[in-house]
Amino acid sequence: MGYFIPKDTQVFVNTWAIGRDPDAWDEPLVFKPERFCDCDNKSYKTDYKGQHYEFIPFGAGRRMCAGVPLAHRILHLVLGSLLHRFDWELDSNVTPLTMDMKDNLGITMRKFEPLLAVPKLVVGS
Ligand code: HEM
Repeated sequence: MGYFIPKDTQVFVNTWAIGRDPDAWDEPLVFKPERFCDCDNKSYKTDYKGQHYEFIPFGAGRRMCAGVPLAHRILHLVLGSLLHRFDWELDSNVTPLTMDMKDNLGITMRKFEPLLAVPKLVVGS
């Protein structure tokens, strides 16, 4: 592709930008989970297994994440358990509209102001 990369250079792939690239995604900032689905055929149009380079949360190629099968199973279980067992509330002086959504630049992108979410046990669950 014509780039010269000196020996020992550390190269980081900007997956944040790739995931928001309007050339790859229709309305990239809109929450549209169905964009991944080939719903009529009950399969994925775009998946995360390293074959579709516009969506590479686990990387791609020989050094992609070795924990994909575990992460794929555990993530749904943990998230499902947390949502099933608890009602989640924001700190009393924060609302979804006033929440600080600034992010911190880094290799992983975190919220600048940490999110304080308060779990309330769902009685009888
Ligand atoms: C949602 C959860 C996870 C995400 C998004 C994630 C993402 C990633 C990414 C982006 C890489 C770098 C891939 C590359 O360089 O192309 C990586 C590497 C790696 N991940 Fe994960 N990971 C997750 C969970 C896990 C889990 C649960 C394990 C193990 C139990 C794991 C083990 C590894 C290992 C060993 C590597 C290094 C692979 C290598 O360099 O050959 N990951 N992961």
